[in-house]
Amino acid sequence: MPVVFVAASKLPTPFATFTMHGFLDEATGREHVVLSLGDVADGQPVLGRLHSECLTGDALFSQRCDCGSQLEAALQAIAREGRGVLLYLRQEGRGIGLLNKIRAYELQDGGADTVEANERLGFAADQRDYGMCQPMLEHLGVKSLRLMTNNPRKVKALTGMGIPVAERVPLHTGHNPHNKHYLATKAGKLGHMMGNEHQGEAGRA
Ligand SMILES: Nc1nc2c(ncn2[C@@H]2O[C@H](COP(=O)(O)OP(=O)(O)OP(=O)(O)O)[C@@H](O)[C@H]2O)c(=O)[nH]1
Ligand SMILES: [Zn+2]
Repeated sequence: MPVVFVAASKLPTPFATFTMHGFLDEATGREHVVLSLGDVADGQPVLGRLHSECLTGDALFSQRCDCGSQLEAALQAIAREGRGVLLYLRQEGRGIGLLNKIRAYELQDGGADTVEANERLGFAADQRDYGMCQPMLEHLGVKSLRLMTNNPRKVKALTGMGIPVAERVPLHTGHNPHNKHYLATKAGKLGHMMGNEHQGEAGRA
């Protein structure tokens, strides 16, 4: 897949000063970003997150989902360790785009759950593809990951691309009254692991 590295710069944040690596996915025209910290090319498993874009949760403080809180918790965990990668993947709305996500939210306001809303709009429940991660991780020299996620599909996708997941680190954070139903649907219909399956959480309750 033609994913090309374009440029890298420093990115100071409240948690750490990361290095920001910009990539262009020539197949889709999407611009992806990786934030890295420390030596991630030493061959040891790297603490990492594949974070799917959620403009509403990541930038607009939405409480309909847990994305903003997961993003912050993941960056904090990487900063605490002094080493890690966060891939910020531009596949908004599980791949259907921002405007279709708003359409889906409109249906959810009328009673549909997150999966039913996607299906009513003619989309699969989850249209994401993680193929762009392989060339980005290869560029950074990352050989294997300790992946912060509750989503077994991400573990499967990485393993399938030849990137071993040495450990899955749960990321349970950002629960609030507005996303209770949403999180329950993710666990019930999308296979997300929302229990305390593992010690060493990266997030806060
Ligand atoms: N179509 C659609 N997308 C949503 C909805 N809520 C959040 N998203 C998108 O879902 C993506 C985040 O996926 P999640 O299912 O919350 O979590 P995940 O990335 O699969 O799993 P974790 O690694 O455990 O966070 C982002 O791209 C959001 O924009 C929704 O109701 N409908
Ligand atoms: Zn979200």
